[in-house]
Amino acid sequence: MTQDPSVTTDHPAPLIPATSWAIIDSTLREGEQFARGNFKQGDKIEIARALDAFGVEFIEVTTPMVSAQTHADIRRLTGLGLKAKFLTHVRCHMDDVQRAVDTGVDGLDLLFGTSSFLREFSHGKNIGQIIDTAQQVISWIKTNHPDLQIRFSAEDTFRSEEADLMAVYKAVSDLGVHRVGLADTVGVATPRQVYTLVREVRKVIHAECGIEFHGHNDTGCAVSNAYEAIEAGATHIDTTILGIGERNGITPLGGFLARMFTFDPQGLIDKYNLDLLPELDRMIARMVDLPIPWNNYLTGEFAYNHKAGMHLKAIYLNPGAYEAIPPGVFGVGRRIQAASKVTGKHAIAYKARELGLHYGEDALRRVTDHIKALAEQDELDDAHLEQVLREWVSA
Ligand SMILES: CC(=O)SCCNC(=O)CCNC(=O)[C@H](O)C(C)(C)COP(=O)(O)OP(=O)(O)OC[C@H]1O[C@@H](n2cnc3c(N)ncnc32)[C@H](O)[C@@H]1OP(=O)(O)O
Ligand SMILES: O=C(O)CCC(=O)C(=O)O
Ligand SMILES: [Mg+2]
Repeated sequence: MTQDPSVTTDHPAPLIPATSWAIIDSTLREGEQFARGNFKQGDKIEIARALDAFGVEFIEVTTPMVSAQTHADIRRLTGLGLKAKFLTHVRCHMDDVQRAVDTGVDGLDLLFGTSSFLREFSHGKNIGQIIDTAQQVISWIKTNHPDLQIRFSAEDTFRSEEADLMAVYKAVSDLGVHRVGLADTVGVATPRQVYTLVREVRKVIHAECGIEFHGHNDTGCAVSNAYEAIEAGATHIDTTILGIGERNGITPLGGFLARMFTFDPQGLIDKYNLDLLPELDRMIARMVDLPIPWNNYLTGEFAYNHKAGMHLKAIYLNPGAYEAIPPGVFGVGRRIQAASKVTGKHAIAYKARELGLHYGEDALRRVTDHIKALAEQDELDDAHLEQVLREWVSA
């Protein structure tokens, strides 16, 4: 694992220790619901192996109800002997659960929509019927497959009535589920709402029951909402590589890690092989045939590009001056863009020194101003900068 010398791992007590939460990566479930997510068995194996090498704790896969092929794919994945635990995402229904239990997974992620939208337009059940079905399904799993982890999620949590949610979560917690799930299915929740609701849910469920958060990114809050969930006591966060999922996706693995790294760098370094992140992002970009966005968290082409003169002066002395997260830890490099109109004399002096050239103070000012003037006319690349520096040193 790469260790950047500028990483600071000396927090006496991390604000949010990385040991307090786990990742459920859903690239193989939510990611299959992405417009371009159509993974064949070989792709699924590659994704699962890569996630396992990275170190995610859980891998969520699509329901075996999709097709005989998907059922066979899940069995193939669970037979790989990976360290990560496999979960399959199924409707809270006996048919689905009975189909899922022979796939070799470690747990079942049950879901049932609780908002009026989903009660009316998806499955047509009221809250009493949802609780009755949950009771039947959960009791059956616990009696017949006591080793399976059970999670129950109230789909569309943030558009559901709070009293309904509390009744459902209390009932399933009393039935002994291992986790309850809060899902921001349409990406409408604000960070404060997520924080508040997680705290409320914590009060009605058993102490040993975990809380999972699944957040869509329709309003750009997927990372902050995941963070707020953890701050309020959530134990599991759903991610996908590059954030792929329905519509514009969910909390991206890289963005979530970037957020959490700032609280407990050493905890993340201990838990995950962080420098494999660029490989994961490239793998999914290749499979969905899309570029990694230029501004992607950590791995975007310009995520570590430094350009302004005031930044460059400080960056050369200590990259931490303008970087919250050292790129080397995540296997990426920084790029110093010294040849631009917003450059300054310190950056130019540094570049000159790299070339073995020495400018006095006046000459440095002149060549810097010349470079800025050139860049006002047109883009300058490093080769052009070098040429100017060599020509002007003796001028
Ligand atoms: C927000 C989310 O991402 S939720 C997860 C979404 N995941 C998926 O949809 C997995 C892939 N889906 C599929 O392959 C198919 O939709 C299947 C196999 C699950 C179901 O296929 P079909 O039987 O053809 O039904 P269809 O998809 O048209 O409709 C959904 C059905 O699920 C039912 N349903 C929805 N939620 C639930 C639930 N929690 N429990 C039980 N049934 C439910 C609906 O009532 C509807 O059944 P109905 O026709 O009896 O009313
Ligand atoms: O099961 C869950 O918690 C999440 C389901 C889902 O993908 C969603 O609600 O967006
Ligand atoms: Mg979703």
